[in-house]
Amino acid sequence: MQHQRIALVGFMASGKSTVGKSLANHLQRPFIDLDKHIESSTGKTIPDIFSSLGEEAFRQLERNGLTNVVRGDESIVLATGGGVVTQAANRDVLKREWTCIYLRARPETIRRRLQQDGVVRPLLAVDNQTEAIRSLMGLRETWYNEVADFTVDVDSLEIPAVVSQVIDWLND
Ligand SMILES: Nc1ncnc2c1ncn2[C@@H]1O[C@H](COP(=O)(O)OP(=O)(O)O)[C@@H](O)[C@H]1O
Ligand SMILES: O=C(O)C1=C[C@@H](OP(=O)(O)O)[C@@H](O)[C@H](O)C1
Ligand SMILES: [Mg+2]
Repeated sequence: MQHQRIALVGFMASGKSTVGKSLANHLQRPFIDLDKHIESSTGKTIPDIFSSLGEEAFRQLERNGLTNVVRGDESIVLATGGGVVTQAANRDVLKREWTCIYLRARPETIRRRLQQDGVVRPLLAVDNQTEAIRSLMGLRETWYNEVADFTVDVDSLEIPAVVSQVIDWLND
């Protein structure tokens, strides 16, 4: 398998953190969640960073995190945050240095999963969540496609099925 650096990309709540962890287990590789990496390096939660420092500061931490998270030719699985593709510099790094797996989910799937999930996404903690999902997804979809080496439609797949599609593709 050639794919040393594997990154999961996709919209918030598409399953990057969950699938990434399981995929890393299957591949017996280290797993890093970029959001968790930022939280442990700053000692703040993601919502704290957004509320006390602002989104721009978070994007800076995210950019630094993406470039510093791996050294050399270490094999790794990385779960990115859904907004990583909003920065052109990140898209360049992802295209150049990472095999990117895009977990593609429809807005209804995102909404359903957000309701079941305890993790707060500051950009979706708004009055009209449906509209926020649609507009952000509209903005970002092209960027996910731009960096993707392989896309999985996750709407009707359970987590193990998503993982197994990715593994099949990696082994192809
Ligand atoms: N394929 C799936 N089927 C059902 N629930 C899922 C699936 N993938 C993820 N989830 C659930 O959706 C929520 C968001 O997943 P998460 O991995 O945190 O997404 P992301 O990191 O992309 O924001 C979690 O509660 C997770 O258990
Ligand atoms: O899409 C985004 O802009 C964000 C996604 C989140 O990660 P998940 O995609 O893992 O929810 C987290 O990085 C932050 O709340 C911002
Ligand atoms: Mg996540």
